Amino acid sequence: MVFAKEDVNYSLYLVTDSTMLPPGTTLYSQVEAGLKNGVTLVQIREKDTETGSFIEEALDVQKICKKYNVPLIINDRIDVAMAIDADGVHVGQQDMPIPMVRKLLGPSKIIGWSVGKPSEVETLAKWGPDMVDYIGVGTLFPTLTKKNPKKSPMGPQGAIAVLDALEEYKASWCRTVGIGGLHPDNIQRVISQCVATNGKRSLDGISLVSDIMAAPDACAATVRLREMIDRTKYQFVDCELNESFPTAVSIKSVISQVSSNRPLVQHVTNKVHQNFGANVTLALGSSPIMSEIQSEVSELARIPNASLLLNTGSVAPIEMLKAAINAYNEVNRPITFDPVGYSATETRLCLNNNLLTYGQFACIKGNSSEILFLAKLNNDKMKGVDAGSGKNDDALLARATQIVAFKYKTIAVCTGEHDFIADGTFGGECKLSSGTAGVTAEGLPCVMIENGSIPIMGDITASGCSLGSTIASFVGGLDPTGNLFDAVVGAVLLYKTAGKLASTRCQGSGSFHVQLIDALYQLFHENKPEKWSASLKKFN
Ligand SMILES: Nc1ncnc2c1ncn2[C@@H]1O[C@H](COP(=O)(O)OP(=O)(O)O)[C@@H](O)[C@H]1O
Ligand SMILES: Cc1ncsc1CCOP(=O)(O)O
Ligand SMILES: [Mg+2]
Repeated sequence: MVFAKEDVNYSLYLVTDSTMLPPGTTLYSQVEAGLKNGVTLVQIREKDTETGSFIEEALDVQKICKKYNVPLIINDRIDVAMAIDADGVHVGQQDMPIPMVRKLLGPSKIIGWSVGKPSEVETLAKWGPDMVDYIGVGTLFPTLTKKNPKKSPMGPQGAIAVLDALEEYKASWCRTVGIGGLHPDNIQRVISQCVATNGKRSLDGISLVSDIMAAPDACAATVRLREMIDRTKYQFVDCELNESFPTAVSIKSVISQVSSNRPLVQHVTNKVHQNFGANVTLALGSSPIMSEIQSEVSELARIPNASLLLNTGSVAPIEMLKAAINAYNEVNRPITFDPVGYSATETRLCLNNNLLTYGQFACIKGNSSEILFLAKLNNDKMKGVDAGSGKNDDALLARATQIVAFKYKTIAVCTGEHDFIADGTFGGECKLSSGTAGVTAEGLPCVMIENGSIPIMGDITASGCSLGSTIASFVGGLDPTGNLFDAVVGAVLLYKTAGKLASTRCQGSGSFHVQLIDALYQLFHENKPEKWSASLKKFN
């Protein structure tokens, strides 16, 4: 049977592994359970099996695949693929060179190649459309399936770089499957985040091993995976993700929701910010808990209207930070991420990039240096945690905010004399292959908030961190019908207005802290956004 290459469905790609079969199951029962319930492509990968046994297994798996009209790909073993007339092979960078594989298999067979970096895409593009039909993009996340992996996991940002290379080198024929550590808790985030920068393509499929091969009930496991992959909405928070332009009325509604829901705001934050952040949270009718206790984070995340502020100013143990991300992502409760001093040291850069790869954030906020660096628009190391003194123009800052929002499919906030907020959530819409239908970062809703210069706001510590507390309170206090963009914009607008008010009342930076809390308290409880002094305008 020859499959027309354009008809191959890469969406749910099962790679076999007989070393993880649960009791009472066989390689064949697991493969058939997968095929019955939505697996669209099978790769038999048996690294430790003798050739004779491998051929027998491959012939039996082939019979099952033919029953379901699904192509069978052989991992690595070109000889076995030829011996049984399989539908194709998948080879790694260290295996037989692709041109030789193509020469042996002929033009009609499917050839897959493991690709981990853009330079390998450049190579396949040079070979042209007759060589590689699809690439396995990975290893995305740490995995036990691949023994002694040669490269560290690339994460969604690494996959985006590969997708960008396919666009850059015009390898439009080449399909892509994500591979490595993919599981129900990250599949939708991967489909949502792994989009080429030009918005024109996303991954064509998800490749899985253990979630089916090691499943006691492989049928149910496959049904669940199929449903997740076919879902075109990644609802990562319990609120509305639709793009809308905030108004005084919608912000007033946000504050009413926060006031009545009194969100629990868990702060994992730096020592400098702790006390001030707790008092800002209380001033906003919310309930702070400053906790880095790993064993309680799941319990806290399940409290109604729980919200997490993850501030890496002075760092909690990475295990605790990841446990917190998992806990809140698992129950669709919002996480506000503040990568303080993002590029100040290698340690911070590595830690923050690790966390950005590990979870989904409702909001990522930072000062101009942090956001410019995240957007790769400024590679200067930060000196400490404060924004650089250089004056950046609004257009550059707005673009950086949009790029961060797009890269992480989040609401991005860039603070400074002018604050910028961009909505990269696409309302949660995400699809295999089609990317964002060509919408790019520049096309994202973006607003600018200003209230004139308030230099004293930059003269106190934890002023940005406490904007994080404000955002976390607002997004945490939303009803399920509330709107995430309205909440973040409302928080930033309130905070800017309060800063201005406090600056007119204080005697210096010491009393400014106190006046800022007073102003936040008064403005929040008054809830008259139409009277606030800070202005809001669309930036695109
Ligand atoms: N010169 C300024 N004029 C007006 N607002 C400012 C100014 N500097 C900072 N802010 C405000 O102070 C808060 C902290 O911003 P920033 O200093 O950029 O963050 P960080 O404290 O994280 O470095 C934000 O709400 C921002 O809008
Ligand atoms: C001084 C300092 N050191 C580590 S975190 C921190 C506070 C940073 O607060 P902000 O980001 O609001 O300026
Ligand atoms: Mg900061």
